[in-house]
Amino acid sequence: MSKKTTSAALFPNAKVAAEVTTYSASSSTALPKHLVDYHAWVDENRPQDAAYMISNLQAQSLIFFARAFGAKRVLEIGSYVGYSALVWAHALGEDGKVTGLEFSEEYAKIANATFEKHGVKNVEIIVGDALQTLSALNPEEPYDLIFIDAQKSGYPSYLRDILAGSQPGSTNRLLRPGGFIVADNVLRRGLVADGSEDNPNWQLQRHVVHAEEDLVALREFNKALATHERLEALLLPVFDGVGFARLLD
Ligand SMILES: C[S@@+](CC[C@H](N)C(=O)[O-])C[C@H]1O[C@@H](n2cnc3c(N)ncnc32)[C@H](O)[C@@H]1O
Repeated sequence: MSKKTTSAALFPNAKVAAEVTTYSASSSTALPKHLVDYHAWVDENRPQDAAYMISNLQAQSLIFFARAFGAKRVLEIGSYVGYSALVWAHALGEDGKVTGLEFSEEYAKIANATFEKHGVKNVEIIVGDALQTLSALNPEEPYDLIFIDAQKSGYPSYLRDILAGSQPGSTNRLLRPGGFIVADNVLRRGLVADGSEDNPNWQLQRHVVHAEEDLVALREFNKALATHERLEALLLPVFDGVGFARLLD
């Protein structure tokens, strides 16, 4: 007799998970060639940190979401070498605007060279510590969507800055009323929900510097997203966990 369960039946093991992911990507609107090529180039040429990037399927889902929502202005916290910024630029079109906040001058340089190579003129990367640069932003128009993908320990602070910088009635607010916050890696290999040693991913994370601090910060962030009176939230257990929130005022 089959038993109904609330857990996903799609990923019984790593092989099926990979097949399901490949099948889902090929059953979704294809990415343009320059995005697929750039992802592959970073994978090949920067194996030490290529895993920082969102996957191509995640890019497909963000493009679909941004277009369904009619986003024209995106702020990204954590740009690395510009793959996801290039994705947002494609989703928004030439009349859209992407701002990226990135700590590393080296990464920003690679990102800017890539935008130039592809004739993308509507992305600006601001170099510096987003714990400072975010609250110093003074946009002429508010953003429709803010994508958080920098250091995990900073997520609670980024959320506080976004909410403080988007007060109802204020000028130069960061996020518009009804705008979205999208936060990547909020489940951190499932360890945010189950941080016990019998979670097989615990072994993978235990040598990572700041791993425990990151889990504590992500739990704080997820709780704030779900319970804040100015937000409506949804945490989706896809990719590495993606948190969505809509600013109500
Ligand atoms: C996961 S990667 C971003 C990947 C990118 N969103 C993509 O998918 O192509 C995180 C990035 O955040 C940057 N970062 C970390 N801490 C930061 C901070 N305090 N301020 C700004 N950027 C930061 C790192 O240098 C790194 O490039």
